[in-house]
Amino acid sequence: MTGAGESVINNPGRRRASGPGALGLVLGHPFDTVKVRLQTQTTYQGIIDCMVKTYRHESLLGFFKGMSFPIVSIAVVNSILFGVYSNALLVLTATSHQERRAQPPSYTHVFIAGCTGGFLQAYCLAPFDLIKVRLQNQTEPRAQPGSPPPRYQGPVHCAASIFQAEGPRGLFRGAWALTLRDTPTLGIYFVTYEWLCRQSTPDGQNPSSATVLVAGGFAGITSWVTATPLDVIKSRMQMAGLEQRAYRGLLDCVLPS
Ligand SMILES: CN(C)C(=N)NCCC[C@H](N)C(=O)O
Repeated sequence: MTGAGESVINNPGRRRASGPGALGLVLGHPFDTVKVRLQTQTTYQGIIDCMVKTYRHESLLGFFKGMSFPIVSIAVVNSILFGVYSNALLVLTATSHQERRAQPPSYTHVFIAGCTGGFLQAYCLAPFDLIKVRLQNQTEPRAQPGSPPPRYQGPVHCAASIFQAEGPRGLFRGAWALTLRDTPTLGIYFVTYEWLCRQSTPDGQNPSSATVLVAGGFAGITSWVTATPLDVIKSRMQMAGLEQRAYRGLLDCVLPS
């Protein structure tokens, strides 16, 4: 999270430290698992049905499948996002962080810098996200003696199996959909965040901690609402190949058959 009284633009590198980011990830992962399962499987009648079946069949641990790689990668992925965003703004506005306080960048520049950050972080995120989605979709309970092991026995085994079966390109399955999801929506994220901060902060001053918190929350909601359709496509493409429902490409997945 951003430190007290600092906006993303004034100090973007501090927007998300890995500690709070990782805590948010642990708290949000059970909801993410339910979301991914509903997006890719047809066996559930809704959110509650998915939660009940997951709990009964796999216990609480079922909600945390696939969480280790996102935890390991969050710091790197966020550094790429905020580092690229900050440097893109530097190039676009030709002003330093200090100068930007008096001379805030235009929303067009904020949007372009956000899209650039989103585009580059998506490529780094793609293999980690693929492995997360594949593990979240394994609905087998914990291995019992005598029962057949699940297809993937952990994140490293999952990565190695995909690499062996499909080569390095296999690890980037769904990467296009992920890039299309994150490029515009992270532009939207930064514009919403900056707009809300500027609306509630006197000129030349830094936003308060409360403003930063509320603006970050609303920016997250706005960007995720716009990202959800492509998130569904992305998750289905990542699972394609494993299931009968294989897609020939992104458009084949989007269009009705
Ligand atoms: C608004 N959007 C699309 C984003 N904030 N994208 C980055 C999210 C990365 C995260 N680990 C995830 O996939 O959940």
